[in-house]
Amino acid sequence: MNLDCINEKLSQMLPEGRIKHSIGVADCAVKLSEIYNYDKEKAYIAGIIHDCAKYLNEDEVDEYVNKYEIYLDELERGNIALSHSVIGASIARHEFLVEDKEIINAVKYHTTGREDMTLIEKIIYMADLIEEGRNFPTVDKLRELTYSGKLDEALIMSFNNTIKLIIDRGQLIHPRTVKARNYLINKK
Ligand SMILES: Nc1ncnc2c1ncn2[C@@H]1O[C@H](COP(=O)(O)OP(=O)(O)O)[C@@H](O)[C@H]1O
Repeated sequence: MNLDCINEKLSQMLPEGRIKHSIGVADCAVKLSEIYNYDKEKAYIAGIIHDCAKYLNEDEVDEYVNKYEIYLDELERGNIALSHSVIGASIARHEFLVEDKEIINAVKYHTTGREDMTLIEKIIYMADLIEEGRNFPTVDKLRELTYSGKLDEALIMSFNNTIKLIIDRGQLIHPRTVKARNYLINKK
């Protein structure tokens, strides 16, 4: 699917603010691809589609899960904050006709991260957090680390932030984020 078709389809799935965020992530992913030597087109596609499933309602989630035989684990079931990444990866494959496994997995793991992430998974994870429209207390530090070649440091700090936030909210932590964090700390 070419970019015009992707944008047309996305405009039917996402509100304007989320489209703006998606363009921000895609643009940031391209900049990071220059720094870290990744394919800019692939990074842009992954960035623009990463949140495509963010605004599905419960019925639509069920429809996609059945249609594409998507496996959602216990924490993802009934939690769109987590499931939209996994469902989005299937939509990328089947509806945006993305065949590239790296792009599909970058969408799939953009919320939780995972152990031993690929470069594009790291780029999309960080671009989602630091794109120009984002504004939260530690965003400038994360931008500094990410744009200065310290991608893994930025990821560890982001995983720490997320884990702390989920603990403060008294919610369940998806184990993929813990594994992603432990993996990078062990690798240091
Ligand atoms: N490891 C995790 N365990 C549980 N929930 C998580 C985890 N990681 C992220 N989340 C949830 O996902 C949300 C962030 O999802 P994200 O796709 O980045 O949303 P947005 O783009 O709207 O900020 C967090 O606010 C949190 O609710």
